[in-house]
Amino acid sequence: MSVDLSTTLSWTTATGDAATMLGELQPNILKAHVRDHLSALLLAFGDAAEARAFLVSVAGTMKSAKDHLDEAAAFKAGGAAGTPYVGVGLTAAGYRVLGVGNFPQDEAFLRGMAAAETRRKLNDPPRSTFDAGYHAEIHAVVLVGAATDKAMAARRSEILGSLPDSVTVLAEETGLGRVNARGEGIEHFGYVDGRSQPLFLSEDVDAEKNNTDGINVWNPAAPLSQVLVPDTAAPDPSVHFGSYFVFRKLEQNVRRFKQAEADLADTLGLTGEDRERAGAMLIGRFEDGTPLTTQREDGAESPVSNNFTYDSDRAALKCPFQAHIRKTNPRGSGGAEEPAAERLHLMARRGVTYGERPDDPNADVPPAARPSGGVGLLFMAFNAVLGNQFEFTQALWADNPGFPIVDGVTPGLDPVIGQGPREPSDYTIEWGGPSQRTADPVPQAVTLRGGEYFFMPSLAFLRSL
Ligand code: HEM
Ligand SMILES: [Mn+2]
Repeated sequence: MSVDLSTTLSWTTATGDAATMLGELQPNILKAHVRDHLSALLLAFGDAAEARAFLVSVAGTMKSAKDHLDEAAAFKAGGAAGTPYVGVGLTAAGYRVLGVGNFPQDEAFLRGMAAAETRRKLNDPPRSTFDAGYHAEIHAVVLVGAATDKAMAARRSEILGSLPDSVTVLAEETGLGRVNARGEGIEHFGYVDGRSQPLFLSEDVDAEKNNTDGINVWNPAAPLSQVLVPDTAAPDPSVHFGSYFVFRKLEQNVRRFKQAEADLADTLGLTGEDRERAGAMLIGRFEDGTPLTTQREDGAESPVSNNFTYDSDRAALKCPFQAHIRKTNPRGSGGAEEPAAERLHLMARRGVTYGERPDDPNADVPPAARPSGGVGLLFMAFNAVLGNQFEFTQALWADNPGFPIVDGVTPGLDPVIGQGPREPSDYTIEWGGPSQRTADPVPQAVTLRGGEYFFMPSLAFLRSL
């Protein structure tokens, strides 16, 4: 029986082609792998034969999605911590240097992130402004992730040790996960991140249903077709799958963003604890993850809620239309498409923060005590169609002042990730209340420092090189 991509997959009961698929798929695609310590090595190939041999040797250190799921289940049952994650992605240019012809042909993937057309589409800054390692053509990325620095560093050294002279490390990024006082992962502006995800495994949907606030209002289940693509260059594309991988180094000017939060609170006249709502109006959640559309203040139960839509907030009197999570997942309220079509733009986000800082992101300290550079997000996401997922979200949602589509309203750009000219936006003064005020544009505090599109092929493909 062929792999059914039209629905979620029950991995614990998978047999036949579905089981073969899981045994040849890279981890971290269908379910996030632990990667609090991460090294991303961006590589250029100088010699096809040596690059092929290198990839075969790296494949020998990789586990499959099935191995990862088994490890995660064993750990949950009180067993040992899992082994490190090693992931490999190739660019279209990388496939060409390797001499592989029949590789996957996504339109955005073929063009690449550095192409003028991509830059125009996404309003990206010019490549000349990128970090030094991102000026030359990138051929591959190797990700090494683990729960501890020790485990990550050991595997990273092994891989670097096997690097032939003809393979150059153009850039290396080091991810370092951060948590808040409750142990939830946060990004550098201080907000819980990574909570809302499309779920591809039936077991994960069941866990969401039984162990969180539920799935009866917002159901995160997504079909495998939204993340998996046949690996056309592999021995058997009917069972060998991969996924398109977006990598973007997004620097965060925390000082600027925290100043913008304070300025917005001042403009709206917010006082005391209610000042926290200014930042929540930019993100769509409070720092602790409490959705702004469901609550006027933080403190929602753990685990962080995700069972909500904007149906009871059609006029955006609680959560602004332009809030980051409302722009990037309108949950059926975007006004441009039927909810079923709108859901297809969601991608599997697998980012990790980078950079160290002396201050506590959640402490109440002045913006001047915040870093203005050197920290940010290694944004990573898996897609089945880059143009309909990552690129659509960035270009037609985040960068589009007219989205969501609402009569008589121009929401403005996504204040977090929007790229392009920013105009003033409207905010409600009292949560749920009628009166609104127009505030100055939030200055852009997230800057692209480099990145690329990759395909993460099946293990069977890598071994066959
Ligand atoms: C430094 C840059 C970024 C920061 C600080 C950031 C921050 C956040 C935070 C705090 C959340 C809420 C946590 C959650 O619901 O999971 C979130 C959710 C999300 N972000 Fe971002 N993000 C960044 C970049 C991006 C980019 C580049 C995209 C896509 C183009 C994106 C798409 C999303 C999506 C789709 C969600 C989930 C929305 C939902 O389902 O409700 N983010 N982000
Ligand atoms: Mn705060």
